[in-house]
Amino acid sequence: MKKITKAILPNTIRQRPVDSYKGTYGRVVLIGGNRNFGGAIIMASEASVYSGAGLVTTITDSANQASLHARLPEAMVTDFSQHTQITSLIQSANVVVVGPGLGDDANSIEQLKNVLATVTPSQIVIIDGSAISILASNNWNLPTTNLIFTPHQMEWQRLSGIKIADQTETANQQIRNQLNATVVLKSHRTEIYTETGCFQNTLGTPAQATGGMGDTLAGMIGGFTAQFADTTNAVQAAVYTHSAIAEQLARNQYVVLPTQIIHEIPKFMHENQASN
Ligand SMILES: NC(=O)C1=CN([C@@H]2O[C@H](COP(=O)(O)OP(=O)(O)OC[C@H]3O[C@@H](n4cnc5c(N)ncnc54)[C@H](O)[C@@H]3O)[C@@H](O)[C@H]2O)[C@@H](O)CC1
Ligand SMILES: Nc1ncnc2c1ncn2[C@@H]1O[C@H](COP(=O)(O)OP(=O)(O)O)[C@@H](O)[C@H]1O
Ligand SMILES: [Mg+2]
Repeated sequence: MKKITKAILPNTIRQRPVDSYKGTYGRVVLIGGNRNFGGAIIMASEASVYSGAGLVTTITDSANQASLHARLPEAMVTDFSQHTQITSLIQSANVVVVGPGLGDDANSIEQLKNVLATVTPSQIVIIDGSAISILASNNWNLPTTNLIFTPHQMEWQRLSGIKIADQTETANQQIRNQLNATVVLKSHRTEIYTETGCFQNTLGTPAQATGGMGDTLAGMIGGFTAQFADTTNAVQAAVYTHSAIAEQLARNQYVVLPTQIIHEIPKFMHENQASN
């Protein structure tokens, strides 16, 4: 298993060309947040915007619309009832993030089904949280697209059938091969399984063990993969950045909040971009 080091940052985070514009940095569409889990999709959306995604649209329960707008005016919002608009938003995205706070009710299942039926091979689809658990209990065909799963160990147990105690590199890689996807297996030392091998995060702190931490990572992976052409590097850089900021904050804090990490992302990326 290869270790992810600081070198991933300048290898991935490029200086912005002077003649670039928002369209250069990708369209991210995020889908999630039922009436109870609005915070999850708000944190994921904020993480995408603060990671530098060019345009961010959030599809969520109407109950979350006002709070999302109030916290994050940079994001556009559509509610779950706008079926035609949702399909065209998914079609126009470079990256779709589905699952943070999505829940598992009938609407959640319909929203996920629509994503899977709509996406095309040129898109990147990040499947997180509830969307992983829904997939694990339904025997659906996966679409031909660039799939990135971001399970914690229990979500991976549900999806892969491998018990947490038996989640070895060989067993995980075997199921990854069947899924034909990138798998970001989150734990205190997150592992990233790709077509070319397995990479382990070298950072992370128990100060990160708080609700919304993974929702934030899903949004960051959305923002990074929307901007940086090498998807495997972009995923590794997002995972590393998430934990590196957390470690910095944890020097002076007992717990690190997801929203505190989010607000540090632009400065951290500035300090760690390639110096070309
Ligand atoms: N503010 C919010 O709106 C929040 C919404 N959330 C959403 O809530 C939904 C359910 O996700 P949850 O993960 O809470 O619930 P799950 O039921 O999917 O997973 C939690 C269960 O997994 C077990 N587990 C074992 N190993 C674990 C590991 N390494 N990390 C985490 N759990 C592990 C836990 O003990 C617990 O029983 C998701 O859609 C998620 O995005 C959560 O992110 C919490 C915050
Ligand atoms: N003890 C720990 N050390 C390092 N990272 C941790 C630790 N506990 C949790 N994390 C990180 O926090 C995130 C938790 O993700 P997840 O369980 O999906 O949270 P949520 O769904 O509540 O947002 C992952 O990125 C994981 O690596
Ligand atoms: Mg989660």
